[in-house]
Amino acid sequence: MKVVKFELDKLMLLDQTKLPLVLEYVECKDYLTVCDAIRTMKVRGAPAIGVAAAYGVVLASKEYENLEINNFKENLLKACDELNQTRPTAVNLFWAIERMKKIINKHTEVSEVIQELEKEAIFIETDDLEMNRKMGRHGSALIPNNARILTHCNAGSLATAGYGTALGVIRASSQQGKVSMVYVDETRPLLQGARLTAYELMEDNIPITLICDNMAAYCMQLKLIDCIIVGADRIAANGDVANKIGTYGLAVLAKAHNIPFYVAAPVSTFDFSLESGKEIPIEERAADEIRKIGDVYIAPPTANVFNPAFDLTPNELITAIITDKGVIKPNYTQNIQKVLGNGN
Ligand SMILES: CSC[C@H]1O[C@H](OP(=O)(O)O)[C@H](O)[C@@H]1O
Repeated sequence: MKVVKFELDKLMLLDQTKLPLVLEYVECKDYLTVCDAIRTMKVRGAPAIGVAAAYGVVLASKEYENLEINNFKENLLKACDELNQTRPTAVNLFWAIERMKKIINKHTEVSEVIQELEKEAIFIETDDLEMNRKMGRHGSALIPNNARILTHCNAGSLATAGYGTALGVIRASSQQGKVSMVYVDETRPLLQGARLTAYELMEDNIPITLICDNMAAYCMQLKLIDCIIVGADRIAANGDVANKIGTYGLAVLAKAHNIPFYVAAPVSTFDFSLESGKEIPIEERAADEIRKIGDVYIAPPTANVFNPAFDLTPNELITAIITDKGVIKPNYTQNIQKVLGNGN
């Protein structure tokens, strides 16, 4: 299923808050609707957010196409800034917007800017899918035969332009007949694992076992897990990884149980400006996301809440980082540079 469908004057976004029971698209005719879709997680997942934001800029360019060039650019750059403010952690958002801003600043004709923005957004989408397939090939080499793999949150087709990052490695490994079971963390509080990953993998006839997040440790103790693979929202130059809340705990458990812990991410997820993960902003989300499941309160409506959407896994807990350019192993500061350069 496609997360993003760009159709000339509108962007259709698969509303992921309604999955897995309802398959419905949100029609975005302007960039503010795209901003809302990102903030409310109708579209989510680091690469998918970047793709949606890029098309949001294209929609904005068409909204302003009758303005003279200076006004056109001023309004367009304001739309870029508003898209940048939707969510703070996934660097793919800022990476995509930066590429669009370069185009806005480079060209001097309104029609030329619009044409080049549309080409760039399409490139960002198609390139992400291609990177995911390459990542799948590189990562599957690490996966043993009859592998029982644990994954967290959703780093699949629903988080990207297709095929997925962590789930791309699982898909490629499954196509090679190497996956005997995927243990899927439900991933509280928004249940991306239960609602999205379980749905995606079952659609592909990949065997899954859904577990609560608090069961992962016991599964490892029972020796049910051969390796763990997750996605990422931002990776610093030293290999520290920001990913869905709960990832750090899995990495600590993996170390304690001597289980390989892999992170899969395209080059657009790396933030080469950050020496370490300490500076990665961790998004905090609304309290009711924890107090409620759907529309039902499962906690006192006025209970205090701490709701960080991500956590930080230090590089020393990561066995390897799987990218579209190849597999990166420690020393990460040195080897990220060697494999990816500075990301250009
Ligand atoms: C392909 S990386 C997806 C990444 O994004 C998810 O976060 P969210 O659902 O809040 O956008 C999660 O951290 C995944 O690993």
